[in-house]
Amino acid sequence: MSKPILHMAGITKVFNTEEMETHALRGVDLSIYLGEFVSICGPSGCGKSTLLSILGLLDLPTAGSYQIEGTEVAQLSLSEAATIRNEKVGFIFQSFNLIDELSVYDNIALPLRYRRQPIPHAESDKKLKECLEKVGMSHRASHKPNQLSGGQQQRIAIVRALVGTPSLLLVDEPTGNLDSRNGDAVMEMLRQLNSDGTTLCMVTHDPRYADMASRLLHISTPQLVKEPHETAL
Ligand SMILES: Nc1ncnc2c1ncn2[C@@H]1O[C@H](COP(=O)(O)OP(=O)(O)OP(=O)(O)O)[C@@H](O)[C@H]1O
Repeated sequence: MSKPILHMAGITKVFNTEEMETHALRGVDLSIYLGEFVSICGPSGCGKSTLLSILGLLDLPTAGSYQIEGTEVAQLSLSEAATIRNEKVGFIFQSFNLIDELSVYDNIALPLRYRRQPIPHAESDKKLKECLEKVGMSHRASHKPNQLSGGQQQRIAIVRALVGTPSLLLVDEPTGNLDSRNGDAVMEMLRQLNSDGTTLCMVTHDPRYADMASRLLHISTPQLVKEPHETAL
């Protein structure tokens, strides 16, 4: 297998409220390799979303080491984490998370607007139009998200996640708000992206979709304990 694009060791996450302390993750060790398609499953409350948030630098761990492409990121400030997140990670959520006030075109342009190195307008415009073309949505560029079907919104969310050519695509229940036909189409799109080289990590409750991955990780409350298909964590 190729080199790991991310590596976690002893990742722990504790949520503290006035009433209680919740150990969402205890000592997770995990490596994800370039070009892999990893799916994460497990019972409700076992820490899947917490793990995905830490993988995507939306949240920081309480303890442990986390490296993305060799850079330690577990102790970054929030603004440093945001910069790396914007350049290295793409997200696809169950609820699409598109901005209703912006057109489809402006939604997918967002990740390119916050780059440390600005991309010339002509170059980004060409890329955005090519991406819309690829998912058959060129004719909807000036529509608002709420003028699209659920399946179309998820296709736009996938484009938005990919325009910045992230090292890692994190996907949280991508078919949760779709009927089975649209769900299958979205999963086929993700499978194709992975075949084309995109590294994917997906949380899903659907065993059919989990089985499309090259590696299945099972979280058993409250930490990763077994990996039925391949190497142990
Ligand atoms: N912000 C928070 N504050 C306090 N506790 C939290 C917070 N976020 C998550 N938790 C707790 O951490 C644990 C793991 O939650 P998480 O959302 O990661 O589970 P999950 O496996 O994604 O669940 P589901 O499949 O139901 O979405 C749960 O016990 C949850 O109550």
